[in-house]
Amino acid sequence: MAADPAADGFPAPRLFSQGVSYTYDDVIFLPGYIGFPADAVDLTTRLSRRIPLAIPCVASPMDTVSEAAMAAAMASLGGVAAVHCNTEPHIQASIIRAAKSRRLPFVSSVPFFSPASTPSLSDFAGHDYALVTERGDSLSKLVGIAVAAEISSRVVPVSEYMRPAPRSVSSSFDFEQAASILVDEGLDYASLVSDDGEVIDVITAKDVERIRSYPKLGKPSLGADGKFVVAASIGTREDDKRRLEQLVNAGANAIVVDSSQGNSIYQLDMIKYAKKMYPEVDLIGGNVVTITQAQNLVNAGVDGLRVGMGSGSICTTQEVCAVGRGQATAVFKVASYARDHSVPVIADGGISNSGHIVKALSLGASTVMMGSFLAGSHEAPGTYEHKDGRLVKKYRGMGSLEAMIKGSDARYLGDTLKLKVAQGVVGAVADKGSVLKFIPYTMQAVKQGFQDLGASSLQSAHDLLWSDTLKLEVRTGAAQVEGGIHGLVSYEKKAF
Ligand SMILES: NC(=O)C1=CN([C@@H]2O[C@H](COP(=O)(O)OP(=O)(O)OC[C@H]3O[C@@H](n4cnc5c(N)ncnc54)[C@H](O)[C@@H]3O)[C@@H](O)[C@H]2O)C=CC1
Ligand SMILES: O=c1[nH]c(=O)c2[nH+]cn([C@@H]3O[C@H](COP(=O)(O)O)[C@@H](O)[C@H]3O)c2[nH]1
Ligand SMILES: [K+]
Repeated sequence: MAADPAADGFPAPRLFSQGVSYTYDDVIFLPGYIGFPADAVDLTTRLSRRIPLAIPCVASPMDTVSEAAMAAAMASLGGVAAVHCNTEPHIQASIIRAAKSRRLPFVSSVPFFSPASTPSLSDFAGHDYALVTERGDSLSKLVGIAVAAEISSRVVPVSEYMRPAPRSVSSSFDFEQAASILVDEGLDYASLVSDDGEVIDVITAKDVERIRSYPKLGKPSLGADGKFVVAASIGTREDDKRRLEQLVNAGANAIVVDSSQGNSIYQLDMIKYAKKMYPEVDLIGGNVVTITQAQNLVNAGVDGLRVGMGSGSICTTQEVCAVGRGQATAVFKVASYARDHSVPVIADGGISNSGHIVKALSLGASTVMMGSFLAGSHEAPGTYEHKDGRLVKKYRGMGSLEAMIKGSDARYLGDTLKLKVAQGVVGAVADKGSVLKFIPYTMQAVKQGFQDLGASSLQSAHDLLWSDTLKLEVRTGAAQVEGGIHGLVSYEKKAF
């Protein structure tokens, strides 16, 4: 009997209906046919029903991942960040405003001084420059710029050594527009000022040089207001309604209702409330890992589903609570339901390489949400530290004791649950440089993966999946070892 090519490999519905929880590393796709160059692969997608993205990348709403700098960088790359809610609502709103106040891929957060103030070097907080305005805030007139290297050892007011107010650049300019002003006019720095006169930031020749050394920026994520698309998370407490209002007023384009188990009366009530109060804002529910959980959230009106329970690198939920699901199975199962309702799926957690991104997207997700993959970047909050000869940044679970204690005043305001049990850990991740560099390279690797599958776009990958054309298999332990680097005495792993 002739071998049947259709019987070679398993289509996803068959593989994922055997009562086994699989994660990304357990499965491998069989290659398809290449009929186009990798550069032709189209990764455009949707975060949620009404939010298109040029790349399928979402920064997780965690306090060691997503604040203003991450949000500006991700949006300028065509992705998006969800600003975390482990802080006071007005601070979370100001982070959103900062990211949306510009079209540049970075946020320097330089300090502001008044002319009479007498800052010490530490008040520059590591910045080369500080802006001097009449009242020492961003809303009063710019009168000068102070250079950290020129600070006097005597205690003197800034007005005695500040330089004249620099040339201003409109905050509505994109990077190339702003950069060409600095380059053409030979400036070391310029101030970024809004049309309303608000002083926003400093852009330096060093910034221009750094960003021009990275791959060219693609199509940014811009909302109807012409500003960067920024998402933000909320909890499900009564106080979160007040937070939600502040976030919407700050211009949040999408709201992530942040919970480890989204199928709860608290979340369903919050979704219904938010959909009624702010129908123009896309609402992302979760987390879910089953069709039944997803069904309840979709029925309540969510515009996006966040999938993953216990799959995160810092998660201990499966260990502590004995619930969750292997992430490949979770993504496939939820996506198989969500597609019938045109609700995009965000594969959240467990992404540690480009292959995991290819797997998540090819199993039905529209985007991947990442924590640890981004936490070691220049744009993540926090400063680098030296640890065992390596440069690292702190990365912690939002359910870790440390994060819960930090957020208890804000997130858990009025929380009566006195016995807090951690569902996450505090750790550190290695320095990865700027997301503006490593995300474009990662996306190129994802395009190569799609090319191998014969998928010229995300839609085409989903078509292959749902038509059972995409074939996959489970890798044995030995096959996983074989698929990794093995048998070498030593090696250097450099991806780009
Ligand atoms: N994706 C994952 O696997 C996990 C993620 N996390 C992250 O950790 C953080 C905390 O997650 P959770 O502990 O699930 O937060 P949560 O706020 O959803 O739940 C904490 C506790 O508060 C209760 N609760 C929520 N709203 C309530 C209300 N209105 N009234 C009374 N009780 C209410 C919940 O039932 C739960 O017992 C989030 O950022 C989450 O994303 C935590 C664990 C697992
Ligand atoms: O069990 C958990 N305890 C925690 O403390 C915690 N904090 C975050 N998360 C979830 O992990 C995702 C990020 O995962 P990665 O680092 O693997 O990208 C995030 O996007 C979350 O879904 C947690 N899960
Ligand atoms: K885990």
